[in-house]
Amino acid sequence: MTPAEIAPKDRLIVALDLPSVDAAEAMVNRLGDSVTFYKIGYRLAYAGGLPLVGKLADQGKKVFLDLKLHDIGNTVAQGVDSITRLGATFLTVHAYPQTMKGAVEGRGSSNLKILAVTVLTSYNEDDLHAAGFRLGVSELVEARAQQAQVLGIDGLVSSPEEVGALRKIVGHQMSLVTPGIRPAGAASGDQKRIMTPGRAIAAGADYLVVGRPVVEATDSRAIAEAIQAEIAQALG
Ligand SMILES: O=C(O)c1cc(=O)[nH]c(=O)n1[C@@H]1O[C@H](COP(=O)(O)O)[C@@H](O)[C@H]1O
Repeated sequence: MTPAEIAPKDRLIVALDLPSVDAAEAMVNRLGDSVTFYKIGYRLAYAGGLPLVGKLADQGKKVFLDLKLHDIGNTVAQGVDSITRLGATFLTVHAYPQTMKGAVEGRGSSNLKILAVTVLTSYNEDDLHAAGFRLGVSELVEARAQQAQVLGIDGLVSSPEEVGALRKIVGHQMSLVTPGIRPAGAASGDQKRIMTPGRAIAAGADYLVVGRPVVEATDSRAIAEAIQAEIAQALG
């Protein structure tokens, strides 16, 4: 499927950043058939959530397993090989060359797609400098995208602010996945590089990852559907 063929509702990935499998399953039930794509990250994965990957896949949902792996290449390759059997669609690794190379090796010819996290959306220039980087946010995101492309990575995670530049670098061969999404008026929390759903799609993002604005809402389904409507409108 080319990015242009992805239906608007399938472009919303809801982050199940919830404390237990029971809470996550209750959220999935509440969202019902409105949401087709879920993300399982640290909080749920380390609270017994890994078997939920296969369970959701069996229900016809897609799962983005956000483990943000980063280790020596051999360990990453072996870990990713194990993960290929869980039933996830996407898996994140940090965008370091050895890590990305190991992930591509571990993925092999399986259906799992590897997403490289370029620069976290909670980072700005000051945070990068404090972490010892000399490059600014856009330079580092773009350098990592080029390396990811050469290494055979399937997609990139960045803020929507970088999507326009990334599309010029990687074309439509790689999926561009953007967290840091905030509907107008929503609290930004710890996110620093943010955009509304409509603007992120207009900038060229393929998928939007949204956590707190949906899972902490009184009516999660209504918020998810409003985001999907904004996505559809931006696609025209
Ligand atoms: O890899 C990610 O999904 C990710 C990368 C990034 O740069 N920023 C980022 O926020 N995320 C994840 O996206 C989700 C965003 O959640 P909210 O800020 O609650 O919408 C969280 O689960 C983060 O772990």
